[in-house]
This record gives sequence, structure tokens and C-alpha cells, in this order.
Amino acid sequence: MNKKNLSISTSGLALVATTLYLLYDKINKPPQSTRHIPYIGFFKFMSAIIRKEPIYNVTKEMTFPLSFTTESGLYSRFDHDGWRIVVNNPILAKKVMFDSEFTKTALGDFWAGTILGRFIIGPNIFCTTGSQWKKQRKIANPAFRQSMPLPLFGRLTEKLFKVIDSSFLTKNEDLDDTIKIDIHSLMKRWTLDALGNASFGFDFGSIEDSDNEWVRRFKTVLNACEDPLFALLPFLERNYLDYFPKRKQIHEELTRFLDMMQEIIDKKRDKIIQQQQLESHDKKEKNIQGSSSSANYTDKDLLTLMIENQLQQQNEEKNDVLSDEELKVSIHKSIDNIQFSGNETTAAAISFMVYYLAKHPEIQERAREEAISVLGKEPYDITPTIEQTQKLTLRINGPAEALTPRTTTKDTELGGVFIPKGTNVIVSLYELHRNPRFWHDPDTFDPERFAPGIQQQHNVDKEKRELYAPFSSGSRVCIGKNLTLAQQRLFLPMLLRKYRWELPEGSAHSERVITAVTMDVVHPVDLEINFKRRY
Ligand code: HEM
Repeated sequence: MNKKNLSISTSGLALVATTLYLLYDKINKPPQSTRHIPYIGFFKFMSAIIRKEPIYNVTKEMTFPLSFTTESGLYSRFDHDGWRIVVNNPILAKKVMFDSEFTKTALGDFWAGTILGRFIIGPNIFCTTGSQWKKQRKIANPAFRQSMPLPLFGRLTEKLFKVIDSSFLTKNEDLDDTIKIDIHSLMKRWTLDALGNASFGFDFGSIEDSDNEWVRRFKTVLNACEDPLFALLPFLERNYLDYFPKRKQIHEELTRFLDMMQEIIDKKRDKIIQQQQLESHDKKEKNIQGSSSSANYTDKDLLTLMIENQLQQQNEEKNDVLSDEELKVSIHKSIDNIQFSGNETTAAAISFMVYYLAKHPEIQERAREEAISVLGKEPYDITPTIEQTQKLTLRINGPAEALTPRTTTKDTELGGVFIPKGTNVIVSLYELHRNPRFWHDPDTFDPERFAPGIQQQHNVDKEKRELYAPFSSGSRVCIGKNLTLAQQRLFLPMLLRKYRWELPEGSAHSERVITAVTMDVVHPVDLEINFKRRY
């Protein structure tokens, strides 16, 4: 090689190396405008995600050490579709939850046309912002306040116990007989039926047959939402679906599912309108004054209640009422979304409670005695140990890992740190609830710390008061909070009365529960528990 050729190839190599370095630098680091905040490199964080590193390890080994290098605790990481500043400090978290300069980031466009976009992320209560969200929340709030179908949840729990009991080899005479149950899978069957019925009057039948047509369809679609290829490159699915026949098939499954829901919505709406017309005709005939709906609201599903609320608001000619067309889209999308936001979270929450009670048999026994003492009274009378266990579990392993991103509407500051307009900020609920800067012994399972009067002693100091917010706080607080708390408070005492349970010997979860995060929901992985009947 002559000198000239050598120098050309050296400069060529240098150019390629520089380009690669610049590319690496661009991908690996956050935008210049937020580089003054400590960050975890893209490749480091992604490799933890790809390795499915449990959130406990990621927090202990990666995010907390970085966060603790500054007073504010803020740091950046690449999450889902972009760089985000993570907040795990209660005072700053409150600011993000309550201040109007942090608005919920519109999520829809990025996922439009994908399975995730068609099923979960769209113009629903969870994702919309501004006036569209207000209109939806206005019809949904009263529905969620009115709906408390406890008898339904009780019936489904009895049905589940029958299925569990049928797995024991012996009949009732040998109460020492033990069976191993994957508790999270079991709970998902229960919550799917509970919420399908409670939200739109549809019985998936998952408790009795976890592999029937509708359950399979639902699971196929849900699993497809987290396919890493399409999660990273959604345009493939949007623009080149024909090249991915399997994906196309799942879209068709989803269409069947959505059509089924639409049919139910249309039928319900027509029926309600007809009923209301009949009732108003009757009233005129009999000249009766008063409300048209005298039925017991708690028996009605959320969909019915929402349609009734929208019609009532339309009749009263209130401002900002969803139009019929808007209702069609938004109610459909919201009920879809509720199937996800309500099922997966509640199933994980109950599974974690069962886990902690398996690990702490003395607390399980105390909870059982209390449960037996109240069962037979109000079905969801809450006893102290169950209430404290529930509160602590939601803190220590709350299913909602983080709030969805907020975007800053102007240049602002958090804890004295400059945050430019248009930055994405997330509150990590997991880190907020496990942060040793704000909680004493954050990892210790001691439910009594939630006993009245005790809680105060666990504040690290008054200035740095802990923030307990497993359902978020402020205007975007979880709308299903009371419903899920009631579901859990009904289910757990019934389970305690009927069974005893423990971790199998040599369980991988002996030291701590192994978790994964699926679409922002923290849940246990392959958590098997040994169950024995009490009667
Ligand atoms: C243990 C169970 C649950 C937990 C931990 C939980 C947690 C949360 C959190 C943290 C948010 C705020 C998200 C954000 O602002 O980014 C939220 C919102 C929401 N949740 Fe839940 N949730 C649970 C159960 C449910 C249930 C059972 C339903 C429905 C039946 C539900 C429906 C919703 C909806 C629709 C929103 C959006 C509200 C809005 O933005 O106006 N959730 N949830």
C-alpha cells in the first residue's frame, strides 16, 4: 500500500470511528439540555431490562447509588420511548403530582395503529389530557363511586375455591393434603372475571376454564403488547404489517375482541335509552315526580353507570358533556384500558399479600383470627392486621412501578435543579416507597408500622416526610382505588378463613419475592405457594 492510499484509509477509519462514537454518544446519553442531571447510560439500563433484572436489584445497584449523589435525588434514564427524569423524593413527587406545569404526557400518537395503541393506549381516561380527560372523568367518577359489586366478588371467590379444592387429591377428610399453586396466575383468573363482570357485564369464565376462547384471545393480545421488537419499532407494525403475518393475526384477534365489546356497549346503550323512555312515559302517565333510576346502583356494571351518567348530563344540558360520538370512542377505550389497569394491578397486589403472609406465618395466623371474627358481619369490614398488611404490601411491592410521564409546560425547577420546558418527568413509586432517605428500614415487612399512632415514628424526620401514594395523588389519582381495595379486603379474609399457606421448601422466593415489570406493573414471577384446606 502506498503512502497516499494509507493516509486515505486511515482518515476513512478515523471518520467511521468518529461517526460511531458520535452515534454511541447520542444514543447513550440524554439530550444536552438535561445533561446537568446525573444519568444512567442507555446501554447499561437497557441491558438490565433485557436481562430482566428484578426491580429490587436495579434499584439497589444502579438507580439509588446514582440518585444519592445529589440532594434532589433526580436522575435520568431511558424508559420506553425516550429519556425521562426520575423523581423519588416525596416533596418533589408531590410537586409533579399537583403542579399544573407538569401535565400528563399525551401517549397516543407514538403507539397509534399498534396493538398497544389499539387496546390500551388511546383516547381513554388513563391517557387523555385537558378537556377531553375532564369530560371522561366527569361521567366515570360517579360510576366508580356508585359501583361496589361485593356480592359478585364474593360469588366469584367461592367459585375459585371450588376450583382450588378440586385440585386436592383427597376429599375433605385429609386436611393435611397440600397443593402447590402459582398464585399470580390464579389471581389473574379471578380478577379477569371480577373486572369483566364489574366493568362491562361480561363473564370471561376464566376461573372455570382459563383456556377458553375469550381468555386466550385476551391473553394473546395482552402478551403481544409487550413484544420488544414492536415496542421499540412501532412503525414496523404500523406501516409494514403485511410482512409480519403472526402479528397481523393478533390484530385480527384484537378486532374480534373490540367488536365484541362494541356490541355489548351498543346493546346496553339502546336498552338504557328504551328503559328511560318507558320510565319517563310511565311517570307522565302516573304524574309521578322523582328520579328515574331507583335500582340499587351497586349491582350495575361500570359501563351501564357511565352510559346513564352521560345520558343524564345530556338531558340536563350540562356543559362539557361527552357527545354520543365521543362517548362511543372514549367509553370503549376506557373499558379496554380498565381491563388492563385494573386486572394486572389487583392480581399482583393480592399475590404479594399472599406472599408476605406466607413468609410471616405469625402475621397470617393473627390476620386469620381477626378475619374469622368479622366474617359474617359486613363482608369487607377490615380488621387491623389485614388493613396494615394491605397498606404495607402496597408500599413495599405496589403494583404500579411509576406514574406515566409528565411533560413540563415551561422552564421550571425541581429541588433547585433546572428542568427545561418539554422535559419528560416520571415519579417512580417503587423508589419513592423504598427510599431509605425517607423511610426507616424500607425493606422490612412490619405491618404494625401502619398502626394508628405508630406511623409518625417511622418518618425519617419531619422535614423529609414520607409520601405514601400507591394510587398516586391529585386530580389523576387512580379512579379504581376504592374498587380494588374493596376487592382485596373481601378476597383476603375469605382466603384466610378457608386455607393456610406457606412457601414451599427451597422456594426461589425465600429471601425476597422475585419480581418482573410488565407494562409498568410490578408482579411476582412463578410464585408457587403451598395451600392446605382448613375445612
Ligand atoms: C392495586 C391496584 C391498583 C393500583 C396500585 C393502581 C395504581 C394507579 C396509579 C398509580 C395511577 C396513576 C397513574 C398516572 O397518573 O400515571 C392509576 C390510574 C388509573 N387507574 Fe389504577 N390502580 C389499581 C387498580 C385499578 C383498578 C381496579 C382500576 C379500574 C377498575 C383502575 C383504573 C385506573 C384508571 C382508569 C386510571 C387513570 C385515572 C386518570 O388518569 O384519571 N386502577 N392507577
